[in-house]
Amino acid sequence: MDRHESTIMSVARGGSVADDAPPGQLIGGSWKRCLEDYGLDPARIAVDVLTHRELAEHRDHIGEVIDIARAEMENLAAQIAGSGYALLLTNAEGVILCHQAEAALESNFRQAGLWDGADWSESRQGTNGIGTALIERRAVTVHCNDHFATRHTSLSCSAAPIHAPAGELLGVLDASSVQCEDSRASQMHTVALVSMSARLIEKCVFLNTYRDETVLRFHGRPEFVNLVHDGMLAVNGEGRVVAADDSAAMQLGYDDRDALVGKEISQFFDVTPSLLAQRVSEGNLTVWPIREVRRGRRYFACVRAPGRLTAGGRSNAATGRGSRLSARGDRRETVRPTLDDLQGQDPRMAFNVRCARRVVDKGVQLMIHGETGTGKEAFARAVHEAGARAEQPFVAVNCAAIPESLIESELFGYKAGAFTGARRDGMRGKILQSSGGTLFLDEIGDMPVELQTRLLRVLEEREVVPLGSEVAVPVDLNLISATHAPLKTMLADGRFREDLYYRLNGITLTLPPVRERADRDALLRAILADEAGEDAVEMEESAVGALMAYHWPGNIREMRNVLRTAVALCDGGVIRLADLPGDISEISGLELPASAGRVAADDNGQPPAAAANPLECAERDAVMRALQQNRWNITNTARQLAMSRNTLYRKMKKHDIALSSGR
Ligand SMILES: Nc1ncnc2c1ncn2[C@@H]1O[C@H](COP(=O)(O)OP(=O)(O)OP(=O)(O)O)[C@@H](O)[C@H]1O
Repeated sequence: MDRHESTIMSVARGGSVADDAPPGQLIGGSWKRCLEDYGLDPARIAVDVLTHRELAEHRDHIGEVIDIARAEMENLAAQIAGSGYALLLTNAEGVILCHQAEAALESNFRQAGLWDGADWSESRQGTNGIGTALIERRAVTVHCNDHFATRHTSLSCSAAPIHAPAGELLGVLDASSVQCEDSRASQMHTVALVSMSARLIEKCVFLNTYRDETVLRFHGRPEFVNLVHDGMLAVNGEGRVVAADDSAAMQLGYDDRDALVGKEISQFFDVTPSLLAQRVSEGNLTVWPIREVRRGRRYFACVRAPGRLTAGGRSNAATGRGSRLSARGDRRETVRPTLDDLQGQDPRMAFNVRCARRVVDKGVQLMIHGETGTGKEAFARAVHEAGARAEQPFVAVNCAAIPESLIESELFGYKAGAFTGARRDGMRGKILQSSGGTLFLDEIGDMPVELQTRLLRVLEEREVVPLGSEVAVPVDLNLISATHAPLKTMLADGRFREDLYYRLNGITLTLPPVRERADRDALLRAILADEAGEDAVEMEESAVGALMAYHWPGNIREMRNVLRTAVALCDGGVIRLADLPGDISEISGLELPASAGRVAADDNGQPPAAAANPLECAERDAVMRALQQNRWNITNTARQLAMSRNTLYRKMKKHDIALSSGR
């Protein structure tokens, strides 16, 4: 354990720190969360990067906020030019949506993982400016050794949250440097600048959101009206406040902006709707004195007329900046894999695909079994697309990801006003949304028993009764279910209904985990090619060896994430051992034969001609090495390689390794 790690352990356990000044409460509290709540290890943190498609979705979701923020980031970047800082905008989940960095420093930031699409939530990256500001909901500085992950201790980050007009978090604006040259004290200026920019973005978002209303902007001093600290009230045509910002609430002496919303403007100021209309007609820069009703204080105000846009709002979207980005994002968008793609060169997958083709469109209920990340949803979707329902919706529901209390309404839908908090117009529910297409119920073992009864009824009667309704709606249901749990053992203790089990289980197909797939090398190449897109990316032998020897508990999903991150972070188009997460790079030192070359991503998944297959060689070496280390004890070797004894025997046979050779 290095010094940084032991400091973290000691502080999190409430102990003292040898020579260093102890971190503040904020950092200490975050370290504790990282260890106890997220189960992170400071030495084993890897940067996760989203696909271009996922990133485009996140960007779409935040809408014009990104354009507004970009305009302000350009201003701020001009102020801090030459300081070595990059500016980053994230969404409320901590995913970096866009950045501004000097061209000369771009590759440093990329290598540090400070890049579009990277997930900097605290639960993934440990204590850091972005993630910790999101959790604390306030501006923070996380300087060098304040970071939880050892790999991030050369970063210095100052971040401030950005809130939507109704108060929810929109994201974070962050200024980061990849070198800890500046002192912690100098970060006070950085965090102040970033906070100011975050406030300006909030102001523009407010003005843009309420562009169809009159906005009254006020402050106790006339020179502050129309600037970052003024209060803003959006007022509708009848003179009612429809939104207020924090500064408005604070200046008027309320703790909460909600206390202002829905009230008439005349309750707060000596202002009537007709006076507002008159001020609008005078032009929005006229500042005039107004009197507050409750305490009689004097303020100064001006109005922003309805229908005006702010700089950086929709006007920027119209410049095409957004479309250029999404065009780049679309570049690598992966086409959904077909059954043929998923089959690869693995005999078990080939069997699965053959069976699936036989039952598709025959009304046989398909159940897919497999460890997490083995591609169950991808397989279900490919089956759907291979059948007659391909043009109809494929609706996926993960029963484990929805709180138990919501599964019922999610699946069966509800009538208007069925329960407190229900949407006013009701909801159709996923079963009805999938009618005519396919409903994919993932982790069906997590479905509460009472809902299993309702699901069975839907399957038998082919109709759904939404919550709060008495009218049954017919449904053309085609169900594919999936589970990683052994449902049979759940039958025995009553956690899964036997009748439903047999109803769903027309045929069960089991997807093999990556460590047992015979085509692991081809899979690695295909995913690398997919993630690299048009870029030529190679992998060093040591990295190939480590990837082949790794046991991939997270299966294809983990493989994809690791390669995606490595592609994003690698320098000069070559993935090295250091670009891989600690768990994997530790499995280094594999001696590959001289014939083993690099793996390149420009071969569309095919091994380079005329070269011995390096991944196969690496696998053979890994097996040999483990056997030697375990003195040819099969049980211990299989355990070290995280595979079953049968798999180990199979691999030995495949690589022509006889047990007698070591004895
Ligand atoms: N044969 C394949 N080749 C390349 N990528 C694949 C393949 N199969 C699945 N994937 C990718 O692996 C990831 C995980 O797949 P998927 O979500 O289908 O797994 P899952 O078994 O349903 O996971 P979970 O058990 O967590 O629900 C996805 O990004 C998917 O696109």
